[in-house]
Amino acid sequence: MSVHIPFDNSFARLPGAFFTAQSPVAVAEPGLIAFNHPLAEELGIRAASDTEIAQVFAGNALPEGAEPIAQLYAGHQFGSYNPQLGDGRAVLLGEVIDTNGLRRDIQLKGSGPTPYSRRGDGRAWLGPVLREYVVSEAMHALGVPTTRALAAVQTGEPVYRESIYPGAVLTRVAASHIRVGSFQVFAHRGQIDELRQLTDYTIARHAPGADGPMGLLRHVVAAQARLIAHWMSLGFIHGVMNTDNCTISGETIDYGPCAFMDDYHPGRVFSSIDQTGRYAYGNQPRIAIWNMAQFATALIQQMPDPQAAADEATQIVHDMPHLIERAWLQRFGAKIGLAAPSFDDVPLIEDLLTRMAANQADFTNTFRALAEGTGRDQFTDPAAFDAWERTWRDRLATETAPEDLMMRTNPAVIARNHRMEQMIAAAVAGDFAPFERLMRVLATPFSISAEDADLTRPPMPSEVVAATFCGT
Ligand SMILES: Nc1ncnc2c1ncn2[C@@H]1O[C@H](COP(=O)(O)OP(=O)(O)OP(=O)(O)O)[C@@H](O)[C@H]1O
Ligand SMILES: [Mg+2]
Repeated sequence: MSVHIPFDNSFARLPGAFFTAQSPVAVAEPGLIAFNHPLAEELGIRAASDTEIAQVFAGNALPEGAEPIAQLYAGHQFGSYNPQLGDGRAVLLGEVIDTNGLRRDIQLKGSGPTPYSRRGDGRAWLGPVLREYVVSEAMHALGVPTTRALAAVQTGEPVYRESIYPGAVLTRVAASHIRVGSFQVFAHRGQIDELRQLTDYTIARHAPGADGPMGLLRHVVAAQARLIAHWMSLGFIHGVMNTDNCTISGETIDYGPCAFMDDYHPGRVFSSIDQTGRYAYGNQPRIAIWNMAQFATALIQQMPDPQAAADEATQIVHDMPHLIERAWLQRFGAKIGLAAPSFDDVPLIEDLLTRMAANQADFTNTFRALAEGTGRDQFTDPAAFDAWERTWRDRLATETAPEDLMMRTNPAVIARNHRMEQMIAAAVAGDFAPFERLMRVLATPFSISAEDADLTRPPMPSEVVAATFCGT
């Protein structure tokens, strides 16, 4: 085998209650679509030919040292508790210690059925695999904590969804795949020993030095608060913020029906399955807090004095809105050129957002235009911008280099949903050029060349994507 992965597995050392040993199921005809060479290097992976890479990351050949497992978890999906989910179409090959000394999971997604598949086929099709590949790497380039994409491979097999599609497997790299739902499953079953073991393992891996379960809670609440504010500042809508899609590491995970907003509206929803708007753009902070409340509820089951623990956990979760507001203010302050925004600046930011919503102003392009002095062009009623701009310019007078700050924090280009749909349609027809192009342009989102400027354009009426299907 000439794909060498320096595995150093730890999760597979835990008791069997946490997972089931499960090999990936071989596919008919592995064909490499993409391999992330810089990430492979960071992970210490040595690979020879594309054929061998395709074999390994399709699940047809197991690299030495891999101990493939499907991880168990539960979760609240759209608010309702589902007692058993788990990796129904994924296997964790193992972990490596990367060149920065960080432990990273290497997981295949779409690698065949597992004991947790329920009625699913264990597979993924090309569209969602490419969406996750492009958006997760784009988020990384934007500086957002996220799982990464190491490889995408075609399977040569059909996948049956609303229609018949080409199958594919994504290789995902994560700080870990431990989710809020990983804790919930043991808390709900009353398996307190396992809950304790998982808590200890997670503290050692993600929050060394944290003082017990409540220390872990505090750590994760802070990480999720920063993450949500970062999403908000980019107009990112995750789309399926179930507790099983909420990581303990604070990385964004599961790019199913996600999308970046075009014209700003706080109620924007893309996911075809989010019928009530539970996971709308503007609800994301509230949902993150709700998810942390579920995490707290699971954690306190193991505490010797549950009442005292409940009081402490409540306090920690009640602090989260303030943490999000502070992180939000820092991010949105920077977006309008304020290096050290104070809460007195919140009305200025909110006034801009209100005017943007009333004017169907494009989220990404409006903020970028502030730095370039062309903000009013983004408004259907430019006078609405002019009125705001006067107050803003007054406030900017004391800032030293607001344009630089805005150019560094307001991306020129994001993974627009209509471009993603066009890219997927082309790939299904065998043309991967749009995928390659998006990958190249989104790798440096804070600059754009003239020949790629079409990628900054909002969708024309005929290109608007009304709903993004989860595509599982
Ligand atoms: N095609 C499928 N076959 C079997 N199980 C599936 C399939 N699609 C989704 N599932 C399972 O349904 C549950 C919820 O799916 P969800 O879309 O949140 O996760 P996912 O996209 O498969 O994976 P992840 O959260 O790891 O990115 C998970 O337990 C998942 O493994
Ligand atoms: Mg999921």
